[in-house]
Amino acid sequence: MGHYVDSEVGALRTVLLHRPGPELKRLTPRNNDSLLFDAIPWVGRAQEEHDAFAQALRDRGVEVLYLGELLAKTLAIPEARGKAVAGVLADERLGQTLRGAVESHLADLDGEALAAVLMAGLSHDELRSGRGLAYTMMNRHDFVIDPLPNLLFTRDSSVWIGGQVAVTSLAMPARRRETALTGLIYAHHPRFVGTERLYHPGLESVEGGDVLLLAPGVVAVGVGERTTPAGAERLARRIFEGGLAHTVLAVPIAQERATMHLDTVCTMVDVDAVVMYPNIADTLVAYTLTADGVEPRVTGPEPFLTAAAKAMQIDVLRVIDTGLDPVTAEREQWDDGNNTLAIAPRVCVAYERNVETNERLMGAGIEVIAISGSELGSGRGGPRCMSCPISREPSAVSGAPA
Ligand SMILES: NC(=[NH2+])NCCC[C@H](N)C(=O)O
Repeated sequence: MGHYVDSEVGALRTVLLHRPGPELKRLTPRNNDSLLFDAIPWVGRAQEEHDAFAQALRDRGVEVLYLGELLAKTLAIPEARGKAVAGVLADERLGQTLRGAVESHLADLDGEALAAVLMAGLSHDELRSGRGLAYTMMNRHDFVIDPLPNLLFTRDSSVWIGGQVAVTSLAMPARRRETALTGLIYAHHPRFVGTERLYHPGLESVEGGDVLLLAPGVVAVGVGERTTPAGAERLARRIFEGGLAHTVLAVPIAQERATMHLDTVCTMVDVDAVVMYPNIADTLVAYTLTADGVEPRVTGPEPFLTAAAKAMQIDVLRVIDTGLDPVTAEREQWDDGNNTLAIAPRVCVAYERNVETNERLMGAGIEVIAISGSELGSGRGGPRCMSCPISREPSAVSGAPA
């Protein structure tokens, strides 16, 4: 079906989203920190905001695929279903007796209902047939199958580079099971059968929010809270082996929540322009990895913008100057002001709340499609985090092999 992505800005054709659902209703003040949400979202409003986001994309001719729908269809395939159930049952916390109860509970569910449980989890009380010591001693507020509220951020659990998909290796325990679902979809859903795999869960940590396709042949990988140096190195090797790029830039970012992924501080809005958190624009550096025989060659560090421009074979990688004072910059960075989703060169989707950043983007000639995200943003993710591009128009500008 020709799924292919070689840049951040080529006209977006197909994107994978996840419409937030019952998994968000699992969030409470007791568990929101470990489930990586900063507040308790109003689910109905989050869905409205998300529907408006999806519609804004469709209005521009983008095909929107929903993870929940793909998963339900995938689970109608016996082999996929078997793997999904086996994955859940492998959780050692269950123990033998509870495992049996969970197994029979899942056996009664059709593809759609099973997909719903895999996404929203299964609470202690919902499993009426629960029994055994593990079940009896379990806190009633705990889950037999953990919910996955961060499925909303489809960017992180898979990323396409060229015609291959990297099913990532998520760093945070609360998110690890997400890739069991994306992995199954890409392996079994008729639309994706035969897709080559670039990366696998269980390898060194890599999350899609850290992966930026600066130009055809040039990939930047943030290294921080979610992607380790070892993960970036492994991904680079795979990319080189697959002939998918000639240069990978490893970009250290602060290991903290505000900057959990590279795309929280920098996203592309044109073939040669980024919007970047002003407070780090001058200090961001990169190590350059190039394909050189068996071992990738490592050079640097040097300023990120210099390394990127060199690799992209352009004079400068323009930073859209958001000219923000440090406090406004910090506030809007926290609210994903830098986390834009380009749907074509110079056209991006952004949260409307980041008024100043958006004004500066428009002043620089970027069309901003503003969406509301007061509830969606409570999980700390913007339009880029909430979208996994599966197909984009090949980019016209190319960073030719060095
Ligand atoms: N690509 C991104 N920046 N994703 C944001 C993910 C947010 C999510 N709550 C997490 O902490 O993992």
